[in-house]
Amino acid sequence: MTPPIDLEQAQARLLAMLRSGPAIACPVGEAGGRFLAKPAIARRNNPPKDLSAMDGYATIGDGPWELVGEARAGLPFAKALSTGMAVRISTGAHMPTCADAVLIQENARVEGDTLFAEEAPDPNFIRRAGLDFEANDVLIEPGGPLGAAQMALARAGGLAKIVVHEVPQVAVVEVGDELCADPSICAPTQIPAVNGAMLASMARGAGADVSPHGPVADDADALVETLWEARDAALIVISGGASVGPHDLVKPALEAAGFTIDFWRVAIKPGKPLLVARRGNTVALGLPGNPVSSFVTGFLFMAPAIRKLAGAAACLPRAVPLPLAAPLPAGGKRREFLRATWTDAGVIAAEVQDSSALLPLARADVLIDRPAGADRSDTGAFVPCYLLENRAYA
Ligand SMILES: Nc1nc2c(c(=O)[nH]1)N[C@H]1C(S)=C(S)[C@@H](COP(=O)(O)OP(=O)(O)OC[C@H]3O[C@@H](n4cnc5c(N)ncnc54)[C@H](O)[C@@H]3O)O[C@H]1N2
Ligand code: MOO
Repeated sequence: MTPPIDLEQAQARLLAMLRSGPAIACPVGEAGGRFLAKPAIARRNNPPKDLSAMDGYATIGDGPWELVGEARAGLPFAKALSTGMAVRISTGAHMPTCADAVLIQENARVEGDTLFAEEAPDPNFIRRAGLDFEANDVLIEPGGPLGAAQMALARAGGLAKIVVHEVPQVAVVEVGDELCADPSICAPTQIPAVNGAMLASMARGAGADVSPHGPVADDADALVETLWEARDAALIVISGGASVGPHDLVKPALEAAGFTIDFWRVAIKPGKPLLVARRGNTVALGLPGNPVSSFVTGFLFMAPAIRKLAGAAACLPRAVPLPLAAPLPAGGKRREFLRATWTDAGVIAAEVQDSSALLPLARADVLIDRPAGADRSDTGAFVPCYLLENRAYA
């Protein structure tokens, strides 16, 4: 048996096997979660003209001024201002020609048609044309994501459509005789199937169109049949049966279905028996069946693989250093990804780190990346952490 390979090496090998899908033009509002295949290039300046940043009065020179009209967003004041003139102006309205400052209405006093300033009008309340970007600027690079802010940016740039990669088709297969599809009617010899739903959700979050399969019995023929059903997927994710037991059939079934194993086993805990295989343009990713092992390898391998297929420039998760709110014992023989909560005082590793334990996983905010053979770490020491979904909220 060859020794497990390093995490970074394994991730690089997997990503190198995958190509992003074809490019298609898509309405900006429907392209959320996708990645750009071509740069999004601005067709207009933003703002298009000098605009008022505040509600008040557009002025020229020193006051008092005579009020000669109004400029509203979408309805500019048509004439130029000359000395001694001002117009009522709304946030977002074009500055009238020759106006050089905005007097906010809180600092203004109006008597009849005459405007007086209690504090001087401020030129900084003019939002200059092109402040944000100019026509022909690259707004989003190829490989960049289209989230809510990028949708707003693209539309502000005058783009109704953008060119994105097609959504990758991903099959998620869970394997095990003991798995019951309906958790509410489990026989005593069964357990609820949890990994399929969990991985499908993670895969969708990473940008995939998911077809779920199984639970499939621990039977090589049944698994080969499922691999056939999933043949159109760019990535087939299989959870369970990746280890060395007599019923761990994923490796032989993949070989029987014409896949070639690229590597098996990675030096991480949980997640060691991870397996990667390929047949033509289809890549199979075998994840260990323990639910936490499936989650961690889903996070470290499946989601990056889907991002690569979806055309993302940044595929791998990024660790951030966070302080420990409680000490960590010395690291073990394998690099470990500890489930931990993130409090105001720092991160605290869960007491139970068993790869079947879902409660600490579901309560975890971060995974602490703990190197093999690490010395004991004291409270306050910074450790690399991967933020889990939705942890921007407190
Ligand atoms: N002799 C050895 N035994 C094991 C080794 C080893 O190196 N030598 N590795 C261990 C490690 S580490 C892991 S991780 C597991 C991975 O095993 P498999 O990928 O073959 O997974 P299974 O045996 O099918 O299942 C493991 C465990 O998880 C439960 N499970 C599986 N799928 C699901 C699912 N979809 N939903 C809920 N629970 C699931 C299953 O019932 C088992 O309890 O192997 C160790 N053994
Ligand atoms: O590697 Mo296993 O995934 O430790 O439980």
